[in-house]
Amino acid sequence: MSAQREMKEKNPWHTPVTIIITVIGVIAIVALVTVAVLQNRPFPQKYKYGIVLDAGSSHTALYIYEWPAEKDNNTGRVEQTHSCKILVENALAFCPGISSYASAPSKAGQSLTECMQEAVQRVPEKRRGETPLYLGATAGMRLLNMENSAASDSVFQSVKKALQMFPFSYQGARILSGQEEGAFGWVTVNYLDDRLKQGLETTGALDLGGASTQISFVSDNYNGSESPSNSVTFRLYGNDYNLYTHSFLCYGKDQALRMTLAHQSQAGPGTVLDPCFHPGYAEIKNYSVLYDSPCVSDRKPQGAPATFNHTGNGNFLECQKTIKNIFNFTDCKYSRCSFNGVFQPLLQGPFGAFSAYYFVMNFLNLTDTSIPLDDVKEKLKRYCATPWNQIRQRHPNIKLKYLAEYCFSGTYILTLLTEGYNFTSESYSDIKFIEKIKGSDAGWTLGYMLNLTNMIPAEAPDSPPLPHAGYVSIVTVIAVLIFILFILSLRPLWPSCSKQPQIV
Ligand SMILES: Nc1nc2c(ncn2[C@@H]2O[C@H](COP(=O)(O)OP(=O)(O)OP(=O)(O)O)[C@@H](O)[C@H]2O)c(=O)[nH]1
Ligand SMILES: [Ca+2]
Repeated sequence: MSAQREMKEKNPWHTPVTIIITVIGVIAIVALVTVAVLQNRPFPQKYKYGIVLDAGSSHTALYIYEWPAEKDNNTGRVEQTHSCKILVENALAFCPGISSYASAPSKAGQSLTECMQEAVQRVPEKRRGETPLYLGATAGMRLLNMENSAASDSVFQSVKKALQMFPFSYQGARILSGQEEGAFGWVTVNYLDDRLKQGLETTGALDLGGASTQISFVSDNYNGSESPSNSVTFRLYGNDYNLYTHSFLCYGKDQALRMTLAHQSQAGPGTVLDPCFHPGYAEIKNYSVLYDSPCVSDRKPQGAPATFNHTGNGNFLECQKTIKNIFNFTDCKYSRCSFNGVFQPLLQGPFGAFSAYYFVMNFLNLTDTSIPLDDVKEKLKRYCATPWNQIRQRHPNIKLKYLAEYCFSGTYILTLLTEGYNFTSESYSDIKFIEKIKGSDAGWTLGYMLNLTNMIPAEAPDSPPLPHAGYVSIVTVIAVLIFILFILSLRPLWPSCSKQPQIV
């Protein structure tokens, strides 16, 4: 017993100095790790918001985007958190976009109220004042501006007045150029797919609206010199992109239908027997409504009756032939063209096709582009030939206007893609019909906002060399190692084996 007591007394580990050093060491490690953890702890998520109104030719929609507040300098993901479609119960015209308020402009602003009130509810109060609000108008307003610029100005006045009443940071309402519309659609698709930050091969964008259609893609053998007006250059995350883009005004699906009908009604007044509508379809339509658009107004027949009888005979091949009449394939002063004398470089890479491309192909069950193009045409041929009363019975819940037009729209899409843009049976499978990417709608609005808020930097952002977890682990390991080394450095104070008391 006395030997044991002696050993305890002589054990240097039990000296006050070593105990104090050990305690200080442990406290230092705990403090070091705590500071490292606290210093690098992610902030509790706070979000910032941005609102874009898409004033299209056929509708207006509001989108709210959200991104982590501490990362708005380029690294956070911007996502769509809410969308609101402006419903126009008593549309003053065929297309309930803001351009349809040309004759009653004050109502244009009013029409936005419901969705704007929803936006107020969706954005936290303390963020509202700093939330940018944009309105961009596309082909419907482009056409109205061409036709009647005073009416277009009045519509904008009304819209601006209405938007400024809300507690957001109003940043303006204006008409986007076709180039901007195409380019921002491309930015949206590639941003959402994470292709820009990683410098991956980009996806082309195909947007089919009601009044215009856009095609945008990067082609290696296009440097912008052949047709500068089709070129948009971007430097994003340290990569240069030379984008080809073109917007065809009047080639959205509603205006293309008008042009096709107008072409057919040249044959003679009174009746149009239309291969793009189902057999048994028959409607009395107004010439004045049909020709009420700059896309067709110059073709209005003189002395025609007020109405015509629009009847269908459902023939895909004939429909395709008829649609081809609205394209000019002969004039081209460039090395290659799509149509109407517009330059287009060789198609390249995958493509995302959205808006009406998606609505129509999704309804027709034709979004799977691994189906050979000939089979797609065969299916559409059968669909177009189906009598109108059968179609109506099969789809009692679909708006009749949409339902009546799917044969035309499907045929128009295939004609535009293959004859217009020169997609072949092989390259057709490069197209993906998409509605949303990771929860956000494909369209120009997100790209527009990212651009105006400078949310995509020209250069790749500096990122810390280590992720947060890796940093904390390394600090901890190093701290423990230092402590062990420290203990080892106290070796001279350790009891030596020879001094171990023998217990007998
Ligand atoms: N079948 C179907 N068609 C739709 C739907 N929503 C819109 N459309 C039609 O699809 C076409 C294109 O719609 P959008 O992409 O909204 O066109 P927009 O933006 O108003 O027109 P632009 O100004 O030319 O871009 C129009 O003819 C619409 O009437 C839908 O849910 N189903
Ligand atoms: Ca659109």
